[in-house]
Amino acid sequence: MPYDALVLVSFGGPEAPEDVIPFLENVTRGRGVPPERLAEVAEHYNHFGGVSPINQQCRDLLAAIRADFAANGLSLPVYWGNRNWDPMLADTVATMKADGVRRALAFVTSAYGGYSSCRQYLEDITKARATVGEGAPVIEKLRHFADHPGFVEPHADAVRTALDTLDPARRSTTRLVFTAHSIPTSMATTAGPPPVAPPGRYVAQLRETAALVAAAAAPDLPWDLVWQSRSGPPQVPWLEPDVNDHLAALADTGVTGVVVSPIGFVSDHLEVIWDLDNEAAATAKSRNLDFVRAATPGTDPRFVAMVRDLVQERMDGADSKQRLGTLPAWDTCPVDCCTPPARRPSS
Ligand SMILES: CC1=C(CCC(=O)O)c2cc3nc(cc4[nH]c(cc5[nH]c(cc1n2)c(C)c5CCC(=O)O)c(CCC(=O)O)c4C)C(CCC(=O)O)=C3C
Ligand SMILES: [Fe+2]
Repeated sequence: MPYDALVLVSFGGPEAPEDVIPFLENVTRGRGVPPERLAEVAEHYNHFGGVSPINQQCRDLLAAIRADFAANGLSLPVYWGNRNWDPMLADTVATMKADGVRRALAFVTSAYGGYSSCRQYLEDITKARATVGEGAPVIEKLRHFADHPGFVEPHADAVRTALDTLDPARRSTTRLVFTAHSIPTSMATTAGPPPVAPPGRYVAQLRETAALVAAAAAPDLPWDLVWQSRSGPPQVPWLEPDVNDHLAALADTGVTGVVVSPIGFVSDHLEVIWDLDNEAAATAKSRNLDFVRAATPGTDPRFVAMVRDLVQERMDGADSKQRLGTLPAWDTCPVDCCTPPARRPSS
């Protein structure tokens, strides 16, 4: 067997009030995020007692993956390490080395291409291996899963479930609103292997996934893809429209209700429960729009089985991949994929 472990790689989040500021410093080091924005985001975390739900969601996913592997005869140890908070990836890689792991696969909790969502995780892996040094296991990232049925179907079911809570008499004025994390437009247009075909891989994959989820969940309804959780200084252009502006604009055109589906994410972490369930819901309320937020995959058994499928696919060297979309796909990103933003330090 060429691979001897799987490592779940995620963003990480604080789990105590005193973690919040050091966590935010880890996230934003060298990224040019203004202090006002940081103070605002610290407030979002403090609203939940300084505890982000993301780490527990990773623990739950880890447990579900282990159970799924065991139930399907795949005997592969599963580790977990984060970019920004404990358990830090470098510590995990050190443990993997101590356990004798030689060649691992990485499942990253982000479905899409782009610098923040893909290449930065590759950099995290490279840095963690360098920290561990001699004897660190080789770690290969699994492919983008944006159009895998194990990702699309749970999202589609969640949209259907959410729609069912709205008044059927108002269906013809109901709209699907898909959201993903906004990124700087410069990061969007350099997402993918050069020469990057517009609009870049991040936006292209999100559009395709949105179309797949909409077609499966409610082909009769119009949909839009919009952006949430903008960060960075105001003079730097980021992807627009923001979900809040979009909801206000929809209300002005006679839309009466929205299902908001965060297809950019795999779990209901802070940017979902604050930026959508709190902020976007308040915007909708102020405009008299019915609002319901669709769930993310979390530990949906189909999503968990997808992880196994991605592992198996790579182990078998299979040509046939479970994919619902048609965008180009590959196992390993070219080294010049998704150019890092210029303002970032190279270390
Ligand atoms: C594309 C993308 C994803 C999706 C892919 C993926 O999942 O990786 C994502 C996920 C997440 N982002 C998260 C949290 C934060 N992101 C920030 C800042 C930023 N995100 C960016 C992009 C993305 N972010 C960018 C371009 C920045 C600007 C700074 C920089 O260039 O890096 C900041 C700084 C403060 C601020 O918001 O300004 C925080 C706290 C959490 C954890 C939530 C929790 O704790 O539950 C998660 C899952
Ligand atoms: Fe983020």
